[in-house]
Amino acid sequence: MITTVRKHLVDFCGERISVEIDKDGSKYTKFALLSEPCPQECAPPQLFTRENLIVLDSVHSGTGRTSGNDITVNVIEPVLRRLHARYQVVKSQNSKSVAEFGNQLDPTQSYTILFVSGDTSVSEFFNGVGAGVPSPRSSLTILPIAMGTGNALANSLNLNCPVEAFASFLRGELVTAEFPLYRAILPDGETSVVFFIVLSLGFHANLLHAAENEKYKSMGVERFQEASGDILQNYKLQEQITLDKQGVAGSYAYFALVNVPNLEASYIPSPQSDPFKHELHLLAYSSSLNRKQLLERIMAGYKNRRGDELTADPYTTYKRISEGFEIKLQNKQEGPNDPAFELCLDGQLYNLLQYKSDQHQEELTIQVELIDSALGSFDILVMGKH
Ligand SMILES: Nc1ncnc2c1ncn2[C@@H]1O[C@H](COP(=O)(O)OP(=O)(O)OP(=O)(O)O)[C@@H](O)[C@H]1O
Repeated sequence: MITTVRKHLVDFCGERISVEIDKDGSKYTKFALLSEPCPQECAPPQLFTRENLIVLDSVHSGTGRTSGNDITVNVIEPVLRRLHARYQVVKSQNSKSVAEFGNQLDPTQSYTILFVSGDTSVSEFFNGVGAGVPSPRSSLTILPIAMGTGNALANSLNLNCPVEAFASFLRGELVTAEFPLYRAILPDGETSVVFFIVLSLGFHANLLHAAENEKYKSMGVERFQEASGDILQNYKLQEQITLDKQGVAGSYAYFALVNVPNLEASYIPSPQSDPFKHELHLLAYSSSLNRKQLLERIMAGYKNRRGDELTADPYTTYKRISEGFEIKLQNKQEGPNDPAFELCLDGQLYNLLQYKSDQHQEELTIQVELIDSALGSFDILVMGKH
């Protein structure tokens, strides 16, 4: 069923500009600009300026763009033009475009980038930003405009609605803060991945891998519900994990290190997480739980509110971590693509069996580092609402 809402965007030169939004379930189907005379006297027109303002549209995010739901073409560009802003639009051409764009930035410049995308694109971008000497004057400021599937980052920054995020940006209502970043070094000792949402093994990683299957691709966020039934019925969910420094050791069905409270708009598995703080929360559920008990705990994330404490429970580990550490994985391999070795880093998917330093290695180690809010030559900043 399609629902329609109208959101006010900005007043300008005697005009009140709004957007009519149509949504079908979790999918946006239309963004249309509306203009009417301003009810009160409007503020005088101001030149909207930001250094190197770029709209980066990852056009395959969410369920992809149509002429109706192309927010860049239908809303962002016409409004920036009317505000006489200087900006550039970059539309992704292929699956490497976003990372390549990150790699081509001029290290002597600062940028503000509106990410019309989901989380994976932001992750690809950060991992694409080249090495370089930190420059005191170069910053990258990121604003997520939630057009992906889960949109964990945008939801955690209280930017659930793409039109409201753009409106708040135009009206100068957002806070800009240093962006906490983390690095995972895989067992081969060479592959290093920057992340800022979640590192997961077990159920969550398996779910993200399964949801990539072609049969689920055309669905929005609903595809995760479909795929989770398959995993709960058919997967072993016994991750043998030790974190020496944290005194954590056991067999876990679900194991996630999270920086953000929301993994989706209404799903808050880690309510104590704060995307502006440089700390991770370990959330893990024991393999001793039966599937019904496990599902109850996973689904409890839909009832949590930001700031809640999780109910103490011998089968749940919930711990704040604010220093680097090692994850040791001691699973016995069963088959060539054993899902017990599946890892998810902000929606990017790996099977650790392909990242061993030698084929006989039995214990696989992932090193996790908290890195400063800097990548290559840039200070990394994020815009959001507290
Ligand atoms: N033209 C294109 N052709 C092929 N792949 C593309 C193209 N444009 C973007 N992509 C890829 O599509 C993916 C979009 O991921 P993104 O995270 O933005 O959305 P999502 O997966 O729907 O959302 P979320 O990660 O929030 O669940 C990225 O991997 C990106 O590189």
